[in-house]
Amino acid sequence: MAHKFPALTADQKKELSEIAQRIVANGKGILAADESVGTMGNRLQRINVENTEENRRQFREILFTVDNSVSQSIGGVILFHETLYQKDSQGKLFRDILKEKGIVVGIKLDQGTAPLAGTNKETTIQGLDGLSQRCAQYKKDGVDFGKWRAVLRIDNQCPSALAIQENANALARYASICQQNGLVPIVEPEVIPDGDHDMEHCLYVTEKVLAAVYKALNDHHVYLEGTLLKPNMVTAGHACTKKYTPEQVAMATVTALHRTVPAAVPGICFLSGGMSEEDATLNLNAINLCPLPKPWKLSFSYGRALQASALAAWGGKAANKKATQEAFMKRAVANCQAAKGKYTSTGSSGAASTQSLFTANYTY
Ligand SMILES: O=P(O)(O)OC[C@@]1(O)O[C@H](CO)[C@@H](O)[C@@H]1O
Repeated sequence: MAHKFPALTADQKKELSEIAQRIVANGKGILAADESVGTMGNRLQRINVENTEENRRQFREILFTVDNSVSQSIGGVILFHETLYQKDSQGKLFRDILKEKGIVVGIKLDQGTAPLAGTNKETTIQGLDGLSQRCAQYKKDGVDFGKWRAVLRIDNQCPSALAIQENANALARYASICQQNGLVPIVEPEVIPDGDHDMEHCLYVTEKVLAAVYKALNDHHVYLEGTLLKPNMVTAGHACTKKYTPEQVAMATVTALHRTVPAAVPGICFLSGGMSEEDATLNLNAINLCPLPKPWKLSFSYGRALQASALAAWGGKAANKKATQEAFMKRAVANCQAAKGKYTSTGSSGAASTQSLFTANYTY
């Protein structure tokens, strides 16, 4: 029996659960600044900035050197490998800047999708080979959590049972390897919003996916108290003509979670998945006000919905540093309020914050 061969010692468990709780304490969430070089290229293209290492570094320097009070809203930052080893203009490593603010440093660990032959263009995620060695090195380099994103699509025959099983198993294997190396795994099974399906269909699929993920995590002896979940919110497909209120999205989302995610999981940090900044905040707020039982912290791990206004304010110009930091801080504070169910829209959000950030067939 497994209990005779414990996966983790009591000290390892304590460390993992403390890291996970720190990240989501008091309404804090995560800044997902882990865009790969290609994904960052898409973001920079929108503001006519060339995708060079220096431009990526400059934008991230502006984000990470924001006022220390950001640590009241942001508990963790996910970095891409390149960024973990980059420095600010004074020669200080980004990871040290973040740690001095009391922010936990995380790393993207998956290495992109690979096709599942015999399916309707479905994928699995690569990166398990050598993962333990990479995790061990990252831990030495100051990283305390990891992220692995699996992609599930709603379409004709999708997601298939094979795609659900394969991705759930890869997520569980990744989570187990992370924990063995002292990293809290963020488990991200994203049901992407491409398609014209309604919200009820997304609810059905999200439940199936989450149920498979938690079965696989249990099979792999993953210590749930030392994990965080990063799911999609339950929404209609981007091309669906029917529109839903934040309260309807919240009810469907918490219903899916309530049916599938054990109470031992300390925090659920949603991805923004192409929603506008403002919609991502309003939906998170409604989720936290939803009258169903919510035994976990319900917070954010946004990429686009924390950076769109900031990128637009920056426009590649150092002179716009202050405006960029203000735009970023505004979203960070708004999402922290939403994670406590205390956000009220001022109605004065800039144009960038209400713009849809959806990209069809988005490859990451
Ligand atoms: O959906 P969002 O909130 O923009 O980003 C969610 C996310 O998982 O997807 C991106 C691509 O992998 C990552 O940069 C980020 O962590």
